[in-house]
Amino acid sequence: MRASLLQIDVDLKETVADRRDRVAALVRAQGGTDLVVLPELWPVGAFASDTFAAEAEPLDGPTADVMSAAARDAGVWLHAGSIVERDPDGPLYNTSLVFGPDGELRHTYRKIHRFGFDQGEAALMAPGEEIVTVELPDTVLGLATCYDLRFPEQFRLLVDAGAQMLVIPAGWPAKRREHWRLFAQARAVESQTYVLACGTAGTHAGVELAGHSMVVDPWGDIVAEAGTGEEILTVDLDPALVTKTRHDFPVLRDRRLG
Ligand SMILES: NC(=O)CCC(=O)C(=O)O
Repeated sequence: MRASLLQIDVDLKETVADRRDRVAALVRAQGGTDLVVLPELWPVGAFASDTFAAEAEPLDGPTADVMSAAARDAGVWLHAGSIVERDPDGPLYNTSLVFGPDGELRHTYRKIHRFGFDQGEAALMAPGEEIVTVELPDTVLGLATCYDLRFPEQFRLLVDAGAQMLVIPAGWPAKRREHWRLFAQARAVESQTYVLACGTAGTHAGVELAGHSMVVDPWGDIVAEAGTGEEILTVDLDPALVTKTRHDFPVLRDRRLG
């Protein structure tokens, strides 16, 4: 199974519409890949919270339209990162979109843990409530977003729901890059899953982003890691390695506390 992580440079000098078109072209160029992953809130910028309300869109809005067409044209499963979703009832959510190779929106995931300590996203968005997994032909994805990485209990629930590959779009700051790298490996080791952690490049709203998208295998080894600029990481994954790791070193079987 081949996956491509598109570490997008989010520069607010580029308009949201231009970035959508540019990213769609990058997705279209990934034909032959099984799964393409984009970062958190790449249309607007994860830290550009003063634009969240104005740029919020519904699940059938412009980003979903453009990403659906790109997934269909490339014939790939597309985790299109997240958008600022405006729910018809009013609240905003940080919502990930997963499209099938036919371009159909198959799953959404509303970020459960909001970052900002009562400011930014934490003040402006409502929290998601549901654990989400996505069945692919060869594996089961478990969805989480950025700050969720700090909450291992979410990943236990994902493992219990059958996740074998954790997909984590992010807009993680450079200041805490080593936390990002550590958590990506830790979640892979404790869950005995692949981790596909797709970050953002560049600087926006005064925050330098970490980049360093990573693919970690179920043993915790880093299979591939990006630098700090815009970059595409393409990796071949072996879904059977999850079962083998869990069989050969069966720590999950020894859980006693839930
Ligand atoms: N966008 C985010 O969730 C940022 C998370 C972060 O900066 C951190 O956990 O540190």
